Amino acid sequence: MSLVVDIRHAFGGFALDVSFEAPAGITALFGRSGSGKTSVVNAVAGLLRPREGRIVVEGETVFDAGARMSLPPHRRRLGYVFQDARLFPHLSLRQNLTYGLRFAPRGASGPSPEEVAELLGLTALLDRRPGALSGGEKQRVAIGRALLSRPRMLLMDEPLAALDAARKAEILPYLERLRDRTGLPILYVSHAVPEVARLATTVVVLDHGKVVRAGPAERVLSDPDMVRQIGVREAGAVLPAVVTRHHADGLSELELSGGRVFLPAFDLAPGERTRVRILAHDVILSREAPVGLSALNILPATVIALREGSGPGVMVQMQCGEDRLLARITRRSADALALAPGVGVHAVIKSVSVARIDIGGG
Ligand SMILES: Nc1ncnc2c1ncn2[C@@H]1O[C@H](COP(=O)(O)OP(=O)(O)OP(=O)(O)O)[C@@H](O)[C@H]1O
Repeated sequence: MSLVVDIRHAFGGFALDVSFEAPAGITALFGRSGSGKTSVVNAVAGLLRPREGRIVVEGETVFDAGARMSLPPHRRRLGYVFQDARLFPHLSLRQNLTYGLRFAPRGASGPSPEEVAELLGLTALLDRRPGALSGGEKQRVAIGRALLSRPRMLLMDEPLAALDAARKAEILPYLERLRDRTGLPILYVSHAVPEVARLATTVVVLDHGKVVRAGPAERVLSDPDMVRQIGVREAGAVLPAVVTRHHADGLSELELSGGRVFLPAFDLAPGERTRVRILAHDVILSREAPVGLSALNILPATVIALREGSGPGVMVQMQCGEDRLLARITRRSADALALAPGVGVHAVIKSVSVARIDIGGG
């Protein structure tokens, strides 16, 4: 395990009681404002000393309340990226980046400043000062600086929260590259579902200081029991996919374990693996194989479970190949279709409803 957290703490009326294990990849700490995400990251960083528990990073115990042991932050070998980039305005990007090297332990190996600049698309900007950069570019420098301190793990607390939608979309592919190329474990705080769906390998959901669900991202995000945390409008399934073809009419074809789908053209090469998020409110269901319908994507599926909310909607979880799909339909439709666990359905997804941000890479 890259990280083991098992801590308890209290501030006034707020009790934090969090246990989880993070394997390699990006572990997203997801939850509403005030659920305790930053407190957990601060405990891992050594900025908050919990009343009880243990924290182990890459096999080394950095905190053990029972043994009265707590490594100071600079000895934990963690890179921290905040919401705001916190760059030195009077230094060039190259100098800002290499500043990170001062914190690298003697003899620690890792990528060179040039390799880090290449990874994060900063090579052409190295002689500039931060003042002339976009928010996304500044954040990439902050990530590069953290990487050059040769950490064992990166901690990122809402690193995209201060960016507008276009800058967010621009930086996501760099975070995917970081995840896929460096293998460095990352603890990533976010309350934004599209970001978590794109990046997370593992999702830990916090609510009122407690872990309510933890596991592989595809499983947690596609769980109808998570709708309360995720929100009905953001609820959806995340499915692994392989790019198969790009068609001349502006559509790209993806192979899912349960069939193929056509989506508006995107920029990944055939053969590339990615993931796609299909929102529950973009899926409609039919008992019969639909004919004469404009939708291009019709996937056979089997109902696993139905979850009713307080309104007129029902969340239907389905098995589709080896993956799970979610559909949000009305209770009236669910009754009319006599949906129940085990019933076979056809899930219909409009191609144009899947946004570019909901497809990995690019
Ligand atoms: N030093 C502190 N003293 C007192 N209360 C604190 C302290 N730090 C955090 N809290 C409280 O603990 C709770 C969890 O805060 P935390 O910042 O960890 O949540 P969060 O999920 O990161 O929220 P956000 O997304 O708004 O940053 C909140 O109720 C907060 O007010």
